Amino acid sequence: MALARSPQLLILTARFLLVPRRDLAVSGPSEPLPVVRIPRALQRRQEQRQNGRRSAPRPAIVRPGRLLISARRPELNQPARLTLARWENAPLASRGWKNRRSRWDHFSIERAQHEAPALRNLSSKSSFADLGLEPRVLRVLQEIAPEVVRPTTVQSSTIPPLLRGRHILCAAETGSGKTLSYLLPLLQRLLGRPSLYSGSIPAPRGLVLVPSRELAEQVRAVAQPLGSSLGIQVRQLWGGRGMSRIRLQLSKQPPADILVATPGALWKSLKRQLISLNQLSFLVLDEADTLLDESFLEFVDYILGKSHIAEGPDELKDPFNPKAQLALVGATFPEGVGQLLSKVATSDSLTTITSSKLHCIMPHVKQTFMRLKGAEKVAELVQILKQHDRAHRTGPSGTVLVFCNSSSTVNWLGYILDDHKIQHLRLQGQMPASMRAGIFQSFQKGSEDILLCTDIASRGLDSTHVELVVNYDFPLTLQDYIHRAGRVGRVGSEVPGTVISFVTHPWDVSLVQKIELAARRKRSLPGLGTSVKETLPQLA
Ligand SMILES: Nc1ncnc2c1ncn2[C@@H]1O[C@H](COP(=O)(O)OP(=O)(O)OP(=O)(O)O)[C@@H](O)[C@H]1O
Repeated sequence: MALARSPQLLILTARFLLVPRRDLAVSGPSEPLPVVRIPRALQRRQEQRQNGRRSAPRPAIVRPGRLLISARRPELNQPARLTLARWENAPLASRGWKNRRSRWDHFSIERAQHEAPALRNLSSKSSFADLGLEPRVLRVLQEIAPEVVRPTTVQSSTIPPLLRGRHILCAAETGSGKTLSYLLPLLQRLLGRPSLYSGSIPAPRGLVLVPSRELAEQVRAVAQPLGSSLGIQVRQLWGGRGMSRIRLQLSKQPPADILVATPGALWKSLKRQLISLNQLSFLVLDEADTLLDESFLEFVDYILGKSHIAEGPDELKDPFNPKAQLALVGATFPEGVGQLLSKVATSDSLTTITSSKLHCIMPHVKQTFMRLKGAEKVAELVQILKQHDRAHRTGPSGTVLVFCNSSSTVNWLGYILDDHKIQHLRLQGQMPASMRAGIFQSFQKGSEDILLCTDIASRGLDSTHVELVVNYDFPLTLQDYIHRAGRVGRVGSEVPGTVISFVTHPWDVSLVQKIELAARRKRSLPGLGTSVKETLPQLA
């Protein structure tokens, strides 16, 4: 065997072995040996095998100290103090996960800090009063939301320019307090200008557009108590139950000063002239990237066309000719949003604000990735939920969100959980509107511990007691991953958050590898660029 170490010797060995015995016996020394050609690929494989044998097995690197990545194979761990440079090729824990043999492999991105990055500002000296809010708005905020004492980073950066009448594009991580950052300036703006309107159809002065009914309900629930203490009426408008329901919502008295609406319902109302946007002085697009994507773009385009957007802060001053100030907020923004915006606002009237943690892996949430076969997911989920249930019985614990990619999976999985006597709620887009109404609110109030849902629950919905997000189906895009994971670890969260993702398909693996690489490099996720001009103060 020692003879076969190099390709030349290999050829000789092969020549010797492949020559028939009979020929060897009769052939004299003058006769040439028969030539056996060994394919180059076989030679190369042999070389590789020998090189592999020669190199010593890699020692397991078990370094002391906190870890950023902890993998099943400890040699792939990455200590928290180490950051991979942009050009460095990382030994990924998810490498080879497209191969079926990698099943049951797993790794975690560990929690690097306990508090949400947006909370760091809370320890600073700045207060809501410093941001330019009026004493009556501050008083109401204190009465209605006593837990909101100091502004978060995004609130500190967004409120002052909004109060100065600038259009805003605000991109900041999930759960960082974006809702109050536009609601407080909106309330203050309406306080400063009483309605001069005397028309027959409702004409709200403030409009908040959101992509789902659940989010409309949530934003209304935050705005209404603040508004009613200031004499401002907040109403919601969403569809799904026919025109008669829309008419009923619009006919409520007194009419809305601020309307929180979904695009489809508002579009229908505008087409039928049940509502007018002539008096609009503040327009918010919450979860703006969803509102500007193809499914809503036609409605939103129409609504923007009907709203008279001001060219700049000067145009906002005339009470007899109301023009609207524009605020777009979201936790993810696609490339090209700036071009879209240029249709409605000039670039010098727009302030773009983005957080330094935008599109980054949340450093305060543990994120585990498990490579499983499709058929193994149910058993794993049931085990996780039972474990959670046991923990819940023995002590205080939070709630669980389980995300699936389709409504049918939510229903199917629901029946399986029923069989295992695991109590839960279900929320998916194909439910009749009457069934869907109120489900997320009852989950928020804690009537059930587990919510099985599709991505309709991933955008903007706030629950401070969600402790665990399970991606039963891996999300189809990195944006969806960010939004789903953003249901835990929110400002004001009562429990530390964890995300567990089941990884099954090769396309899931491609996304996981991007997430792992971004985590190891401590950089933002790739392909989610934004037209950033001004960044929030860099956090230490
Ligand atoms: N200044 C503050 N101090 C303490 N808690 C706050 C403050 N501002 C907001 N919160 C709380 O933080 C939580 C998240 O806020 P909010 O829903 O506005 O986040 P968001 O940035 O809009 O999230 P998403 O991107 O998911 O829509 C809410 O429960 C809210 O009450």
